[in-house]
Amino acid sequence: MQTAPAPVIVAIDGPSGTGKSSTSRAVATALGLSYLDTGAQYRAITWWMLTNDVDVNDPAAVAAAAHKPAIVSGTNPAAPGITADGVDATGPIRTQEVTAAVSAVSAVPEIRAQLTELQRRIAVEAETGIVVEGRDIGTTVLPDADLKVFLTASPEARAARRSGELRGADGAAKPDLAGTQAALLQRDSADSSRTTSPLRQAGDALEVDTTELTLEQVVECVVTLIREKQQAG
Ligand SMILES: Nc1ncnc2c1ncn2[C@@H]1O[C@H](COP(=O)(O)OP(=O)(O)O)[C@@H](O)[C@H]1O
Ligand SMILES: Nc1ccn([C@@H]2O[C@H](COP(=O)(O)OP(=O)(O)O)[C@@H](O)[C@H]2O)c(=O)n1
Repeated sequence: MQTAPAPVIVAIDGPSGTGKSSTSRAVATALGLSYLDTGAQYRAITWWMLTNDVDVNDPAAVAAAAHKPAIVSGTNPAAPGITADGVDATGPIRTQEVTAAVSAVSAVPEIRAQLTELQRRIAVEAETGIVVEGRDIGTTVLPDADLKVFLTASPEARAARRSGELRGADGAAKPDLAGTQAALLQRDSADSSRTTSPLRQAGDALEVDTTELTLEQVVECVVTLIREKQQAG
């Protein structure tokens, strides 16, 4: 009788615009795994704080409210929605207002403790395995992950990718590339310099520079790495 393969845990980290979400979703879909976007969770808690008039620049106020909203993440890579206190936050978490506030909220230790616990619980419950993406998955959340990948790309490539997303559907609103790049680097800097669980490559993570790669090439690379690990283990 054939036994089911052990669940595989994959950690994908890196700065903004390196392709974490797109790669993780495609890899999870290709291998029949669950998917968790931890950035969406930090965004959802930030959105809840903004909506409920918590001063996001006051770490004590953020810490005091950390346990209040119930965050529920979808783990289907085809449609990973998210709710905060039962309200669908999937769309609102992508606004500029949330993007500008999320680094301050995510630097608060009580917020990180709350979400790290939730992320570990979700990972343990994934039957076939899970691809978890974020900033501190390989270093803090899942240090025993079967595979850790750290995605990078040049600031120019990352800003161009983000600007492409921000462009209006009619293509009329021209994105400010320099402004997008500056905001992105500022967020990287805040995420990398915080005291608790900063954005950092784990010592045993494999770095993949996606600057010159297509999304398909990155996905193929990660799928191959996972299959190699599964065959070896
Ligand atoms: N290797 C790649 N080449 C070109 N565009 C990419 C690549 N990887 C991702 N993208 C695009 O860049 C944008 C940002 O990707 P995303 O996966 O959201 O990055 P992250 O989660 O790291 O912020 C998306 O529009 C995505 O389609
Ligand atoms: N594991 C994680 C994931 C995200 N974050 C925070 O959440 C923010 C938003 O993450 P994201 O993955 O949605 O950001 P993008 O790179 O997609 O723009 C980051 O800038 C970090 O401040 C974090 O601190 N730790």
